[in-house]
Amino acid sequence: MTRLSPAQQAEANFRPNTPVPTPLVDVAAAVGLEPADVHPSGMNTQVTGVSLNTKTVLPDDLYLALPGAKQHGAAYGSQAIAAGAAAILTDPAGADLLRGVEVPVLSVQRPRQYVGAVAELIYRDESVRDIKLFGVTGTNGKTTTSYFIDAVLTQLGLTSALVGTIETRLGAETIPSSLTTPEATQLHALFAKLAQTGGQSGVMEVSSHAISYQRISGLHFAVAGFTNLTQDHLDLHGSMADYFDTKAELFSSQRCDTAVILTDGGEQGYGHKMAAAVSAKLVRLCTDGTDPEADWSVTEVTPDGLGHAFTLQHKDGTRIQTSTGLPGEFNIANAALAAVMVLSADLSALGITRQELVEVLSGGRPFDTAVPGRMEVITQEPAGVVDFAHNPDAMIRTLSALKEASAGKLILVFGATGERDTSKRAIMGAIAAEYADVIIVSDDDPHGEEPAGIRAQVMAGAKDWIREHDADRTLLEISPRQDAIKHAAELADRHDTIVLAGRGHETAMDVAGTVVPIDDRDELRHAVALAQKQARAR
Ligand SMILES: CC(=O)N[C@H]1[C@@H](OP(=O)(O)OP(=O)(O)OC[C@H]2O[C@@H](n3ccc(=O)[nH]c3=O)[C@H](O)[C@@H]2O)O[C@H](CO)[C@@H](O)[C@@H]1O[C@H](C)C(=O)N[C@@H](C)C(=O)N[C@H](CCC(=O)O)C(=O)O
Ligand SMILES: Nc1ncnc2c1ncn2[C@@H]1O[C@H](COP(=O)(O)OP(=O)(O)OP(=O)(O)O)[C@@H](O)[C@H]1O
Repeated sequence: MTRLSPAQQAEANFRPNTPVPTPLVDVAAAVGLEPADVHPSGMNTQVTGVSLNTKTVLPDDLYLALPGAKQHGAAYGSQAIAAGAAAILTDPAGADLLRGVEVPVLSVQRPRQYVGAVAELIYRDESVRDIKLFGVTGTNGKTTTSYFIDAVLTQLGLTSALVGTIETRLGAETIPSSLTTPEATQLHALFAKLAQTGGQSGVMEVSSHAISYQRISGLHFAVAGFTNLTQDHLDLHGSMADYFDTKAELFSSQRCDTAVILTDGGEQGYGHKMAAAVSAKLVRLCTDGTDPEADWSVTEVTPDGLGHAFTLQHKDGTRIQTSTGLPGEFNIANAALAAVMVLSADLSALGITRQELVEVLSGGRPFDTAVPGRMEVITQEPAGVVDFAHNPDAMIRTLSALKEASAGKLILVFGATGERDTSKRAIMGAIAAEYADVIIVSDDDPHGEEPAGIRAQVMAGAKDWIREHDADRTLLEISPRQDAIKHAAELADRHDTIVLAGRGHETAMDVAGTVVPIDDRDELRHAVALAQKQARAR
């Protein structure tokens, strides 16, 4: 047997243990074709898996050769066949490119619309329907809220899967993620495997890309939750209206049974608009006292360690006291959303009583769960924090929380990513200048763009703000990021707070197609230790 590449091995780990062969004629029927549309050579062909990327094709797979923004998947047909693909599904343009290949080729218009249905057919498992699936969407807070839900489900003793930006986890098996929401092919495989291994629940982040690219096609959520909507991903969506409409698709009754919407921000906020767009059963949650129609509200917020204790109050009078150990007021919202999402699911079929759930929420401290790279405290004196904030709203919330908590200066290292929403760069520069005392503009995943040009746009935003407000700030531009972090550590005294924003848990940066290893958490730890050693030596 040929050895699998690491990408193939990762794919194999999250496929059902016992694949069931599916006749190609059944696949043809699922995409609206007749048996006569299948070439005679394919009449006896069977497939046991499906992939839409040649790098993750496994032997006997169906390869979905989709037209893309950059290229046509059919151009990679020979790689798919070399990896063992038994058949290919594509569109007419792809079929032209694949003329003469040695495996049967099916052709339909717009094949992406069938990805979910085909994956569901190939990985079919009756018990998948019994899995309670939770989906979280919103600009910020998806990962944190998902980890919080996972912590509650795990404390309830459920076997659960977690899918998101950081990792895909199924029981003891974990692989790092390359996407926030994987492809529909991978999701259907994962949940079939979960069902086969006795899993009862799953929680996943649902990005707006995933909704646009139909990665959640064929999935149905018991409960879907909305955190917030602020500027991001305008490169994909073009406008906030399109971004909003895309997210709203998750809350239709076809997609979920219950939608829990965080309605913070008042009547003009996106939470209220989202609540109005819901066609599933609606549960409104408000943490800032601005929604008189809220089903659940957050009250009695008090500081508790680095985080907060608070009460969840239902309009029927039910009160549940809980807390989160993670800093930042936004983590109250994340914890409250996680709690209300689980409270809104009917877990009785899984043998879980309401009483057991309330006990976990009020006594189990599930929201103390550390989330990698989210307000992660790396050093003390100076306080060193790594946070994933990489858009304007997240930066405001993170920096304001840390400014309030810092006994000294707030020293920030950050950059903006290349080939993504360029309009947020100057805005992020201005926010940095507003909240931090020392602003070090550096690099963050430039991808194919010239890093100096990206930094210049961020610097311009920061300079404008400082000039307009005649503010006393130290503004520096330092690249590479490692040097910026070292300099931040050298500038800090023990009362100061250093925050590295934007990269969170990530361990490598894409610089013009080259993967450059860098982990902010390691860099900060070493930089602070080195600066302390140098200070002692002086
Ligand atoms: C912008 C975007 O989301 N693009 C997605 C889209 O790409 P595309 O249509 O442009 O595809 P393409 O690159 O032209 O390639 C065409 C086809 O050839 C296939 N191919 C290509 C090369 C190869 O060697 N083998 C191969 O099979 C590709 O899998 C694809 O099906 O469809 C591809 C699969 O069909 C996705 O892999 C790809 O995601 C790329 C990798 C990506 O980086 N997406 C990011 C932006 C994303 O989805 N991010 C969100 C989170 C965002 C956030 O909240 O921060 C996420 O959920 O991760
Ligand atoms: N509820 C929230 N509101 C605003 N900002 C938040 C919220 N929760 C977290 N943040 C900020 O956003 C950053 C990313 O948080 P998290 O990873 O939980 O969100 P996400 O939606 O998964 O982000 P992404 O889609 O970019 O991975 C955090 O590091 C923090 O700075």
